[in-house]
Parts: sequence; C-alpha cells; structure tokens
Amino acid sequence: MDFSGIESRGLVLLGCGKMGSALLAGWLGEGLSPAAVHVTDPSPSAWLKGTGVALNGPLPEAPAVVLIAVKPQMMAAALPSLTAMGGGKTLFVTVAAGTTLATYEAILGAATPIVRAMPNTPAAISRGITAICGNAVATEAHLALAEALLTAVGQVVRLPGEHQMDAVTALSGSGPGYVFHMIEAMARAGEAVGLAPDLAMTLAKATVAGAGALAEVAAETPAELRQNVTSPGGTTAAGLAVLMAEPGGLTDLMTRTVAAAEARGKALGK
Ligand SMILES: NC(=O)C1=CN([C@@H]2O[C@H](COP(=O)(O)OP(=O)(O)OC[C@H]3O[C@@H](n4cnc5c(N)ncnc54)[C@H](OP(=O)(O)O)[C@@H]3O)[C@@H](O)[C@H]2O)C=CC1
Ligand SMILES: O=C(O)[C@@H]1CCC=N1
Repeated sequence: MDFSGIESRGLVLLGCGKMGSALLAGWLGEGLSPAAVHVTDPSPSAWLKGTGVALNGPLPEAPAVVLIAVKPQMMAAALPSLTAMGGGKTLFVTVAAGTTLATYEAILGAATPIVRAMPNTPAAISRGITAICGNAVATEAHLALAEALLTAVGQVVRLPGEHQMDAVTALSGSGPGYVFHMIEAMARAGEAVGLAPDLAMTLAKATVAGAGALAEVAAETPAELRQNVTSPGGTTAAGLAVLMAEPGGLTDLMTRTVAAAEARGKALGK
C-alpha cells in the first residue's frame, strides 16, 4: 500500500488491544512509518511500546485517518475526545461491534466520513476478513482508503448497507471464537476415545487448519469436499450421521449461535 498520504498527515489509533494491535502490526509490516502513527490507549502493551509509534501524546489536528478500536461500551467515554477531528477532513474508520454510523455522526457531525468495518482476529497473521460500509458522506475514495488499510491484514468485502453489519459480525467477526471452540471440542472428544491430551489437541488443530486451508483454495465446494472424505459405510459417514442430524445437529446449533450473536450486536447498537 502507498502510505504517503497517511504519513504526511498522520493516523490516529484509538484503542490498541487485540484488534488495534493486529491492525497496527499489519500496517507496520506493510511499511507504514511508526512516526506517522499516534496511539491513544490507557494500558499500552510492551509490544506497542516497542513499535516506535507516538503513544498517548498530543494528536494531529486533522489526521488522514482515525481508526477506532475501543470496546463499544467505552465509546461514549472515548469518542468525545475526537470531536474536533470531525467535519470532513479526517476519515473515521471504526471496528466496534454494534455501534451504528448514526451514533458516530451524532458525536462527530453528519459531515464526517465514517466507515464501519468488521474484521476478525486472524488479521493478526494477515488472514483476516473484513466487511466494510460507509455513511452517506463517505465517498469511493474514502472507502478505497479504508479498504487499502484493512487489506493489510487480509481480505476485504464491501457490504450493500449497514443493515448487514450485525449479521457479518455474528458470522465472521465472532466466527473465529466458534472455530476455536470446535478445536477444543474435537480435542476433548479425541481424549474421550483414548488419545493423550497433547496428541488430541495437535490432531484437532491441524485438522481444522488443514481443512480450512483446503476449503479456501479447492475448486470443490465444502459439500463436495465433505463427500470426498466420506466413504460409503465408513467412519466419516458414521460420525456425520450424528453431527448432521436434524434437528439437533451442527446446522441447528450454528443457526442459533449466529442468531444470538446478531441479536447481541443489535442490542449493543441501542
Ligand atoms: N476481538 C475481536 O475478535 C474483534 C473485536 N472487534 C472490535 O474491536 C474493538 C476492540 O476489541 P478488542 O481489541 O478485542 O478489545 P481490547 O479490550 O483488547 O482492546 C481495547 C483497547 O482499548 C483501550 N481503551 C479503553 N478505553 C479507552 C479510551 N477511552 N481511549 C483509548 N483506548 C481505550 C483498552 O484499554 P483497557 O484494557 O485498559 O481498557 C484496550 O487496550 C471492539 O469494539 C470490538 O467490538 C471487531 C472485530 C473482532
Ligand atoms: O465479541 C465481540 O463483541 C467482538 C466483535 C466480534 C468479535 N469480537
């Protein structure tokens, strides 16, 4: 990415926990000068202190971009400190779950370009996927800048509208949590049939990682890949008969899981 516009005006990062750090690591890895980055965070990590970014100091008056990565519950306390940067010169990009574009506009002004983005934690190894949408005054150039910044940590997709953001959050934003729990569950199930815990966890992690990588690159659909594993009358068919039982199988469980996460996103936005 060409960071020259950002390096001349600066980038402010509000909140540098798990997601803010993943994004910052991606930008620095792509060549963004640490001197151009101004981070505000009450409890900076040792890693952050070692990056060379400007930390908890004065902020530029009109940076190119403000990236908001605080918890939705902290937004009301954190946002007013940025009000002076609203009005149009600075692009605001927020990764917070739930918090609506209207909420930001109420504090920063409706003339402020704002892009809502929903990344996920594989961003930490540049394997994230982020969905974005902008407010009414966000131009194609604003969306392209946000997309370029987020492409530093993985794929980016554009949403037709903000109404889909809670659904995306529930699927791909929270999704790594579901997959990590699946690894835990597979490992425990392996222990239950007699494997040592370390071996069960090694097998579960490698299986989920390998299957995910194969699903991403293969020409076949996930359903075809599943069928390729399933020998008639074999072991996979016996296992899938349990996992794919309807009702009560994984599809039912995942439908309820994603619906609960979407409902929480909507509640956070109120
Ligand atoms: N984690 C994830 O998988 C994803 C998270 N998100 C979103 O990213 C945002 C951050 O989440 P995550 O990184 O997990 O959370 P973290 O708690 O790891 O990071 C938030 C950071 O913001 C700091 N902070 C708190 N108050 C302020 C303030 N007033 N000004 C500046 N910094 C402040 C926190 O410090 P302290 O710890 O001292 O409070 C913390 O370091 C959330 O809005 C979440 O919805 C989006 C996609 C995925
Ligand atoms: O759990 C959360 O609220 C955040 C948003 C998506 C992933 N983590």
